[in-house]
Formats: sequence, structure tokens, C-alpha cells
Amino acid sequence: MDTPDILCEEVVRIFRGDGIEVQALQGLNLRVQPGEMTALVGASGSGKSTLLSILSGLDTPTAGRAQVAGVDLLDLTGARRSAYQRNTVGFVWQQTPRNLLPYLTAAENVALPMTISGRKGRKGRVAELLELTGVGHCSERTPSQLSGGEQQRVAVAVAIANAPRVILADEPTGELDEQTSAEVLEALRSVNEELGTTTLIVTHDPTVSEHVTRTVQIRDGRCSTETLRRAGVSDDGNHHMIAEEFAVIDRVGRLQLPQGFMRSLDIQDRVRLGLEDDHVRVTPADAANSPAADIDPSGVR
Ligand SMILES: Nc1ncnc2c1ncn2[C@@H]1O[C@H](COP(=O)(O)OP(=O)(O)OP(=O)(O)O)[C@@H](O)[C@H]1O
Repeated sequence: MDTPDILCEEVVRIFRGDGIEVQALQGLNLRVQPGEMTALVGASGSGKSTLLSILSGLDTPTAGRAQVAGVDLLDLTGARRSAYQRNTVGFVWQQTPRNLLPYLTAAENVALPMTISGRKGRKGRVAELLELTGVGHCSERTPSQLSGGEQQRVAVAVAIANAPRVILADEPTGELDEQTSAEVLEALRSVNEELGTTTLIVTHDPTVSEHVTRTVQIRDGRCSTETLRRAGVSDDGNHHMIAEEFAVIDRVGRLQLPQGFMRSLDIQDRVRLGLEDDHVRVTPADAANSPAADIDPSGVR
């Protein structure tokens, strides 16, 4: 298997202040392979923004290992941090002012990172990237002359201007309606398919899952479940997408049982484990004859 473009191993981030300690990330493990397009979803406060701050080089983990495109994020300082943010990763933020300069046209915004990096052949590349994200017709307009969706598609073109290995998108569709969101997600998908850019989209938006092949759910600062989508053919020959949900298990065997399972079997504090031929049995400890929640290795039932 290739070296992952995003690699998090046992990442911990603790915030301390006023005598209070918050464990925003509690030993998070995540691998995103080169060329993968993944959505990271989770309830408010689950740790998504904290993880994205670390991956973007704006924050440092308290413990653990975090690498993006082979760059170790724990000892990133000064000039290496700037080079990382300029060339290795591209960003799309929810708020337009963070993505685009208001007094530059779309084309000038896309050209700017290339100018800063001293990249040649800028003019042709600007036109190509705006076409790729579906906003070639907007090149001479400033952000205030663009719709919210067009602004975000220009932001995607800006993010890939210096050909980064990885794009990190933070709620890129947060302020858009469903139709416009779909256009922005299609722009990200075109970039992923045409250029092979590894893409991680952090979002609350449940419709994002329909545009990616992998959705990772984060709960209490750890990855808890993953949904993988693949094309399938049904008996009548029609093509359709099949989505399958898996529990995430780490190297030492930790996994999170879904809250629904815990509630329906009244599981708390401790359970009995049993090893069967092809699966592990989990039984509430204090219910001698209660039904068991079986964990099948091919998925969570
Ligand atoms: N700078 C900080 N100081 C103290 N606590 C923080 C800080 N940043 C985040 N937290 C806490 O860490 C936890 C995770 O926050 P985070 O913003 O990563 O969650 P999130 O999943 O991105 O939420 P949302 O979807 O609402 O943005 C929360 O309990 C939050 O209050």
C-alpha cells in the first residue's frame, strides 16, 4: 500500500485554560491514501476543526504523529511551515474573505499564489484551472460580482494553483443551498479526478457523502465509523451506488460501539467478549441471558 498522504496516529490535542482541560482529540487515527476524496463528518464539538487546524499547520498536536504528503507536522516551524502552506496543501475555507481578496478578479486571485511562488506559465494555468472548476466565464469578475457558489469554485481554483498534493476544505458548502453545494462539490471532484489531488472535506452537510467514496465519522475526538461507497450493478443490470458502514478499529483493538447498540442492549461500563469462528461476540456483562451484539469483521450489524 502507498504511503498515505494524510497520516494521523494517536493524535491527541488538549486545550488548557482557567483550570479547565478539554481533550479535543483523544488518540485519533486516520489514513487518507493518495488520490482519495474523503469527507470528515461529526457533531459539533467532536474535534473536526481541531484536526483541520493541525493538518493545515496552524496548530500542533499535544501528542501523537501527524504527517501530510510526507511532511511531519509536529516540528514544522518558520520557513518550512510557510513552504508547506504555500506548496504542499491547498485550503478552501467556509468564509469567502479567507479564500479570495475582494479587490482582485477571479483570474488575479488564482494567479496570486503562483506569483508568490515564482511559478512560470501563469496565464495559461489560470484559465485551465478556472475551466476545470467550471467558472471560466467569471475570470474578470471580482468576488462581489460572483454568486456564493461561484466564489467557492474560484476558491477551489486558488487552492490548487500551486499544484498541492492535498486539498483541505473546511465546510466549503456551509453557506450554500443544496444545488449550489452540489456544484462546488463537483468542482472538488473534477480536481480530484483530473489532477489526482488528495482531498479531505470537513463538513456538517450530510449531502457531501453522496459526492465522495469515503466518509469518516468523528466522535469524541476519535474516528468512530466509516462509510464506503462504490458503484454496483443490481440483478436487473442497473448501475447504482452501494454504501456500507464499518466501525473503525485501531492497532490495539479499540473501537466505538454505535450509541444505538449501546442503548438498545443497555450496555454500560463493561461487556463480555467471545471469540467465534468468524466474529467477535459482545454481551452486556450484567445480563446473563440478554441478547448479544455480534461484531462481524465485514461490517457492523
Ligand atoms: N482554542 C480552544 N480552547 C479551548 N477549547 C477548545 C479550543 N478549540 C476547540 N476547543 C474545544 O475542543 C472541542 C472540539 O472542538 P472543535 O472546534 O474541533 O469541534 P468541531 O467538531 O469542529 O465543532 P463544530 O462543528 O461546531 O465546528 C470542543 O469541546 C471545543 O470546545
